[in-house]
Amino acid sequence: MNAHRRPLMDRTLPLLAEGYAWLPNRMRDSPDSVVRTRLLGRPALAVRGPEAVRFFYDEAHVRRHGAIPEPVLDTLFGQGAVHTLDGKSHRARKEFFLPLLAPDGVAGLTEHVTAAWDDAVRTWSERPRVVLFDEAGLVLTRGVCRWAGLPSADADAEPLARDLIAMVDGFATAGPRHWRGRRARGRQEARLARLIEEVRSGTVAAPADSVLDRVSRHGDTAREPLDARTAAVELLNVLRPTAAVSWFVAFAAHALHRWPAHRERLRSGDDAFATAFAHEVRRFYPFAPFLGGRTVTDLTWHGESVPAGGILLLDVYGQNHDEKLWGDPYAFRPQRFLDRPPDPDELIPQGGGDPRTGHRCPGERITVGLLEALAIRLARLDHEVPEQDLTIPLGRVPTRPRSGFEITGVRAP
Ligand code: HEM
Repeated sequence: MNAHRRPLMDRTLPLLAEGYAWLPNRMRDSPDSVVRTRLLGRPALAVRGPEAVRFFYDEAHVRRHGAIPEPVLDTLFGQGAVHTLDGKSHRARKEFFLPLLAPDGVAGLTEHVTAAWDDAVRTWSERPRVVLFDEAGLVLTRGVCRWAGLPSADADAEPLARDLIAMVDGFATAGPRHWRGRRARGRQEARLARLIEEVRSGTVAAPADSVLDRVSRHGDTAREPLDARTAAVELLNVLRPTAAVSWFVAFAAHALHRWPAHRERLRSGDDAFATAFAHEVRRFYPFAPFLGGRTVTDLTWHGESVPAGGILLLDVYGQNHDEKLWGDPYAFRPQRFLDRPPDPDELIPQGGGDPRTGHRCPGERITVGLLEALAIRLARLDHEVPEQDLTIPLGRVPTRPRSGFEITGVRAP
């Protein structure tokens, strides 16, 4: 019997142990970048490469409803979130997120976040040491809350930032981090659902066309407003991933520390280089390991099959480090994106395909815009990096430098 045809052991436990390396380890023996496996008790097929991205994002192949495990919904995305919808209902919900793709959306948010960063830096200089990951989470939360039109944005920022980070940090583990993430989500969904009801009843005013105003009015396919809890879930789907850019800020600091030569070009305010640097941080450092959906029909990819009702996985981390696509993929080289802008189905840290019609992240431009602005500020920040544990464990999802990236001796500009 061909080894690939034998009944497959379920790979859920190795996945939890190996983290980011789980799929790439298995892909290594597959010249066609396809792996048959089992996950969550179902047959699964994992694919990678730009062609595979188009295969994965074809709605005739994959649906998202019922694809995301409950523990991930109860921490990361929220029950009933846009991530779980298909077809017409997905597109109706996605309309709420599409203004995020517009250049003025990016610029407005970036201005709020950089103002919050500049304020924060003045306080860092009064402290003996600062954990950059935590501080970036707070700065991003302050900025996004002000921009989204939330009342008492500044007063609520600290506990909210902690909760938003906990929701992301706890989605892929069964331990205490997971329970912290669930409690954080429960708390914030309830609080924001109350706020949305107050906006609807007129007790609280939301600035016209702000995210808070739009989510309070947004309707589904029948044009009925979302129930307040679902509206809170989608409001959190703007706030939470914006706070999560703190993972990339910590990685950007790590990159500048390891490869200080990039600092000069960023410090000079070279915009094209800042964009290339932001793309390389998103490609090089691990964040989303893979994406998955339920197969609508029997599917075959490069000779390997998965039946209807199985799982199709897109190997995100593996694709972003695929030698065939990147050449020397484990070298951190922003210049690769100066030579040519990224092909949207090759560079997929935030999903592939078209964000308007498919599930690709609608916050990708925002993420790049924030990273460009904050990487320049980081490069200009007068500080020291003390001795600390900067390892980035690949078995932890999501991972980050173990120390959170501590800095000392910050001198305010
Ligand atoms: C830390 C940076 C970010 C990362 C790594 C990231 C990553 C991703 C990934 C991998 C997906 C799934 C794509 C798919 O299912 O095919 C996604 C979807 C999504 N992201 Fe992001 N994202 C980030 C920032 C943002 C920001 C800043 C926002 C909004 C302000 C945002 C909002 C969303 C939403 C609403 C979806 C669901 C889209 C859908 O299902 O149609 N993300 N993101």
